Amino acid sequence: MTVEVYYDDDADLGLIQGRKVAVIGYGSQGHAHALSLRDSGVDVVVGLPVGSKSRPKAEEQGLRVLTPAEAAAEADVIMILAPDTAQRALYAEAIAPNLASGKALFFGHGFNIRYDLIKPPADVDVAMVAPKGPGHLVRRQYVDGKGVPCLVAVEQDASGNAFALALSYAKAIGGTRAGAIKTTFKEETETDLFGEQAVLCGGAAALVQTGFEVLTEAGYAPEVAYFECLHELKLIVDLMYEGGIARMRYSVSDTAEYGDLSRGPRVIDARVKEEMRKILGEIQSGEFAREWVAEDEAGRPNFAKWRAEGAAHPIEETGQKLRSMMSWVDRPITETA
Ligand SMILES: NC(=O)C1=CN([C@@H]2O[C@H](COP(=O)(O)OP(=O)(O)OC[C@H]3O[C@@H](n4cnc5c(N)ncnc54)[C@H](OP(=O)(O)O)[C@@H]3O)[C@@H](O)[C@H]2O)C=CC1
Ligand SMILES: CC[C@](O)(C(C)=O)C(=O)O
Ligand SMILES: [Mg+2]
Ligand SMILES: [Mg+2]
Repeated sequence: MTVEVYYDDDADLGLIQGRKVAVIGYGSQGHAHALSLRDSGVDVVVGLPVGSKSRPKAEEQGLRVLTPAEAAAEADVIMILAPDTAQRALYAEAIAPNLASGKALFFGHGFNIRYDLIKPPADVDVAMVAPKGPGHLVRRQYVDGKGVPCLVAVEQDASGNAFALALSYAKAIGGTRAGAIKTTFKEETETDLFGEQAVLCGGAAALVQTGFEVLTEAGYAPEVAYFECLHELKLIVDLMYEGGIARMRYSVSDTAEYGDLSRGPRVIDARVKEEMRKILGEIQSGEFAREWVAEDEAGRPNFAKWRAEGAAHPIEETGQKLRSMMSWVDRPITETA
């Protein structure tokens, strides 16, 4: 299946420059979108609750900050970049009462639309501009004159112009410099959840922790196990990132490559693949979304317990000690104003 990819020349920046945009939330994605929209000549206002810790930061960076309801009332394009679990109540309380015919509701991830947690009225455009990278990278790339590729989708085209407007927004945050891929809310949501659960976050973290456990339980030094199972992963992933798995295999020794080819499929075997299919099934059926919403509504008891267990894993203590010996590694996440 071929995908449609759009670049700067396919997008008309004037469309979004002719609208007033409210960016609701000023976290990882929100700060990147708001600052880059402003620098692209768009009239932008940030919406944050009165007690939000990000209010002073957004104001220091020269942005006008209102409450979410005030920002939604002023704007005709409303981009929701609050946490996924906060969006349903935020929409009901602050955004729905301020939506009028002809306005556009934008998202950075399709979760709340895909799982019917938010049901916008029929007379507004509903679209998504989802950068395929963390917000701090989105902003840094924009400032450097480059961009992070993004996914663009339209769920509801009330105006008949929703896709062009979404492409225009993507251009304003640097997305079409790298390429904007047309998708659907369903595809973006399901693949994003699957990727972060099975491979990028869940799969990778469990693989690293388990490898570390096997080595240390067999009596090897935790420091050596840390280097082998976590630290060097970045070097290997960087090679894959630059030139695919083939580039990584070209760069490592023949011994490593033979071990990779002969042993890798024993680690990630048919049972693991079957479990991945199960995880995808839970995403597709809505089971994961229902579980996560219920967990959030219950005050996140399991989330807190699992987070604490993860933080107490011996690999964290070893890592902290080793990273303090490598001044270039333990960098805080910084924002580019
Ligand atoms: N993190 C990422 O790089 C990516 C995120 N996304 C999507 O982007 C969206 C935002 O995620 P992310 O940037 O990680 O979120 P963050 O947690 O980094 O930031 C959320 C922001 O929303 C604010 N906020 C919290 N509650 C409310 C509320 N009720 N009303 C208004 N604002 C509120 C927070 O305020 P305060 O500052 O006070 O905490 C914060 O500024 C999500 O849909 C996510 O799935 C998509 C691609 C990548
Ligand atoms: C991989 C995690 C992510 O999906 C992302 C940065 O794209 C997220 O939800 O944060
Ligand atoms: Mg993602
Ligand atoms: Mg995600």
